[in-house]
Amino acid sequence: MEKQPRLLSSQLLLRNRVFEVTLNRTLLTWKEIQTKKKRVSGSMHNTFKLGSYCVPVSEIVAVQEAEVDKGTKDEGRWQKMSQKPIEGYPYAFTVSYVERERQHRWRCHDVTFHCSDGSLCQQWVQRIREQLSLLTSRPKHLLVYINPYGGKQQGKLIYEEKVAPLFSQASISTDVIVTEYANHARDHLKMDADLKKYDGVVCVGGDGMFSEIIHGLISRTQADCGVDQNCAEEKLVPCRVRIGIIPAGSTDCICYATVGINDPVTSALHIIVGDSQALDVCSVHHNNTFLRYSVSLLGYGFYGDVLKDSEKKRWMGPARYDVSGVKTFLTHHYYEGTVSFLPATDILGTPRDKTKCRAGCYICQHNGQLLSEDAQFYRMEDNISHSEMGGDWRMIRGKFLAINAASMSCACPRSPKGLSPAAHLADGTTDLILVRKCSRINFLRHLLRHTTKDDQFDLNFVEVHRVRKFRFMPKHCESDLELDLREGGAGGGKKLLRKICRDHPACGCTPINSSWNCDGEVLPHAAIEVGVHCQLIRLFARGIEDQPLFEDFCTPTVI
Ligand SMILES: CCCCCCCCCCCCC/C=C/[C@@H](O)[C@H](COP(=O)(O)O)NC(=O)CCCCC
Ligand SMILES: Nc1ncnc2c1ncn2[C@@H]1O[C@H](COP(=O)(O)OP(=O)(O)O)[C@@H](O)[C@H]1O
Ligand SMILES: [Ca+2]
Repeated sequence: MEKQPRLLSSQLLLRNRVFEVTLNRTLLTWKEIQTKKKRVSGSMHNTFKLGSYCVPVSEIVAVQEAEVDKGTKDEGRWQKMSQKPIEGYPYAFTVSYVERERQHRWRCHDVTFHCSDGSLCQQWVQRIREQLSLLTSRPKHLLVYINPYGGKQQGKLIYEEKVAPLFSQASISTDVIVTEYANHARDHLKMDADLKKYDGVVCVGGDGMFSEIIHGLISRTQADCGVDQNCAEEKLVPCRVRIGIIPAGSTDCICYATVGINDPVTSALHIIVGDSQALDVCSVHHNNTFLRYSVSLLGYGFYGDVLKDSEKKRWMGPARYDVSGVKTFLTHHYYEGTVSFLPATDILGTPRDKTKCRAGCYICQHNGQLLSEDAQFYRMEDNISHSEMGGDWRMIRGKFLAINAASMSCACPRSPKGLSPAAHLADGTTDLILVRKCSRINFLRHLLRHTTKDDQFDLNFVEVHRVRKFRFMPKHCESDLELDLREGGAGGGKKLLRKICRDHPACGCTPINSSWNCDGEVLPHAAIEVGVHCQLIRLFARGIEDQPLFEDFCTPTVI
């Protein structure tokens, strides 16, 4: 077979101007070589900037031959097609590529190059397609789950109108399942889906829907590998299949904190270009029984109560959180208990850092690497558990308005910097934030600082620790015992419950315990044990990109 030269370079016409267009392994560039405008035919766009432009091949979505209005002499009539003809350049091809806009928004833009002969045009299309086929991280076949009831109930519409056309343009084939009930997606992934067929799973919905997807995928992976999820000390096996999030929920924090915006088109483009971002996952156990996984917020007290109250107001859509937020704030409940945690001592970064986790984060790479080296060491030194080797537990007893574990920043439109602005997506830790009982006005100051530049941790009733594991034990364990008895049916249950009620008479006006908000799902147990599993899953995302000044980053990049 004849070997193709690495570089393809031709003089092509773009908006009536001549450009030297070049394709190498990584870049498509076009440089104007004739600036004098030459109106040949068709409309003239004078707004296009002069100069040189380039697009990385990795950000090309698709290329196709463009159809040009052709006067067919034989038939003596004009066929209406998409591009206006240009004299001497009757052939054209269109390259669709990612263009960056403000606030991390991506859009798909087209540039059409006109050629003087058909075989040159075909050669360009073929060569760009060949380059795209070498990008092995791009998905070809995806399994899509749509929650039609999430957020403003627009999931199906968002997918059909904004996402499906882009997937088909990028030659991605899909199997789409519109869920019919809660946990439909989780159970399908866990038991039925033929995962070998897919390069990824796409979740159209909010954080709760994403939670379903990760539960299905992680449980399936552990079952396939014979790992017992009930054992809190087990090392979990990372999932092969990447997950894409098309935001169509109420908070969409996981999408916002990993992409920088909750915008369906931006997320679809991150999926198409085959981005990959590892994510830490917390496992939550209670009495050696697995309860749930969490990737963003595990919140007891304020956020647990907001969520529980908001579930009764689902009909309000995303506004339910504002109503329940105000109500919960005014109720001002505090909860007593003991928090124990294992600080992450051997790592780079602290929760009070000014630098944030961004695309290609060095801290995530460094700490992730450190943990995998540790894991190898502990495997050699078998019989020694990580907790026995890994440092000292600390214990804090008190009255708390909120206990939050943020495994990522938890940035979202309500709080663009998030609950823990310096938390990392993939460093194997979670930021444990303890908000002690304080006055309403002080708690409001703390909450409001989530929305301003002021530091929400710089208050004497707030502390934050970067941890690998933590436990919470409420002062009163009645509700948990009730749950255990109901679920486990332990013998002598009634007698035990009578004793608890005698020992801790509830006055009936204040709940003794809160519940946990676990990525937007209510977890009724109060006593939990949490461990972070470093980089257990992967998303079609790249982390939030550092944003240069707007003028400088309109792609195609001006060079
Ligand atoms: C009085 C001023 C209050 C300002 C408070 C601002 C703080 C907001 C921080 C929000 C962090 C949200 C963390 C993410 C939680 C989601 O997982 C969860 C479910 O999302 P979804 O499935 O998409 O509905 N959302 C919430 O728990 C909402 C919390 C809202 C609290 C006001
Ligand atoms: N077809 C369905 N009917 C009812 N509930 C569903 C369905 N599909 C998913 N769910 C559940 O809806 C809940 C909320 O979904 P989510 O997409 O996160 O929306 P929101 O962000 O508005 O909470 C999740 O707990 C999920 O399990
Ligand atoms: Ca983390």
